[in-house]
Amino acid sequence: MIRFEGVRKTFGATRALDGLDLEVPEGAFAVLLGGSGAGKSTALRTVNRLIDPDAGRVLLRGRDVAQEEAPTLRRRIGYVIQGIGLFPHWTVARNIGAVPRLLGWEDRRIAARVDELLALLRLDPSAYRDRMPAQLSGGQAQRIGVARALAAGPDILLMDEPFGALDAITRQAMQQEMARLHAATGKTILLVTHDVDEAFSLATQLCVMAEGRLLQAGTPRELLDAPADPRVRDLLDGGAIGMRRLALVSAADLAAPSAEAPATLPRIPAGATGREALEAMLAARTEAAVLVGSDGADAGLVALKDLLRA
Ligand SMILES: Nc1ncnc2c1ncn2[C@@H]1O[C@H](COP(=O)(O)OP(=O)(O)OP(=O)(O)O)[C@@H](O)[C@H]1O
Repeated sequence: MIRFEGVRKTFGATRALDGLDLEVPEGAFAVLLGGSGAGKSTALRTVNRLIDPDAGRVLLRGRDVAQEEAPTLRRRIGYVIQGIGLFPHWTVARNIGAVPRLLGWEDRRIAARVDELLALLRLDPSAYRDRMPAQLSGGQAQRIGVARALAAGPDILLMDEPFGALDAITRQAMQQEMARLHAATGKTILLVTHDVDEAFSLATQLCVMAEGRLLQAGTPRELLDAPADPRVRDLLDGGAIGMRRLALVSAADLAAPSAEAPATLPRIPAGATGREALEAMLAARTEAAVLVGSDGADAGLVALKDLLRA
């Protein structure tokens, strides 16, 4: 649904994009990952025409974005950036309703949409709709930024280092929120980050860039198992390739039935990843952990040796 075809962009002597070819399927959570200066932000901005390429084209659902007026195009594309840029003198409701207002929606419809989005982002509408941006925490402000980007029901969501300014805990909470939101809305999302862990926790399609080009795109697991370029391997590894792989497998897939699991073993939710199982074993200094279903019953036993063959 988003297709980059030989996209080039030069700023002075800097070649930011050097023939980018990439296809992001409808409904994907695509993450552009790469070092500083790889061209990630530039690529993102060619989609909503904040930047026009020197050569090549960007297609949205088969249509060249250059054929559409930039303001019209941008109303169909949500855009979330680091530090969000909420209007400081506008209430939360007015910030979220900015694009619907531009589109001429009726006040009642805008108000209903604002409340719907606040609830979707798990913020109580009655407590938050009339607040000013200065009265929000960083994580709440970022949620409002996401709500604003979704307000007019865009076809796609572009996110440029959206959680870069948040502390580690809020950042992780926002990542979980985005994964949930993606599953709930089915929107196509294109997110830029240079944080490998963030990329792994969010991407259905991981796209690794360097020097203005795509090095490889695929599921996180595909890139870990078969990196197409030493730079992909170096970027993903960081000495933790085994741990990353474990974070992508379900502990339940490695588990055996637990007839009589000793009470001394740590107990973890049946939906835990292999990495979470390993962390529980390390914390408890045991060589196995018991999976527990939502009904509280034992759902299997996962052993350290099983994790090692994952
Ligand atoms: N408006 C601009 N004017 C001049 N140079 C630019 C401009 N925008 C980007 N560049 C240059 O183009 C290259 C790619 O920049 P881009 O921001 O796309 O990289 P990035 O992968 O997003 O990096 P980062 O992770 O550091 O944000 C960099 O060398 C950058 O300095």
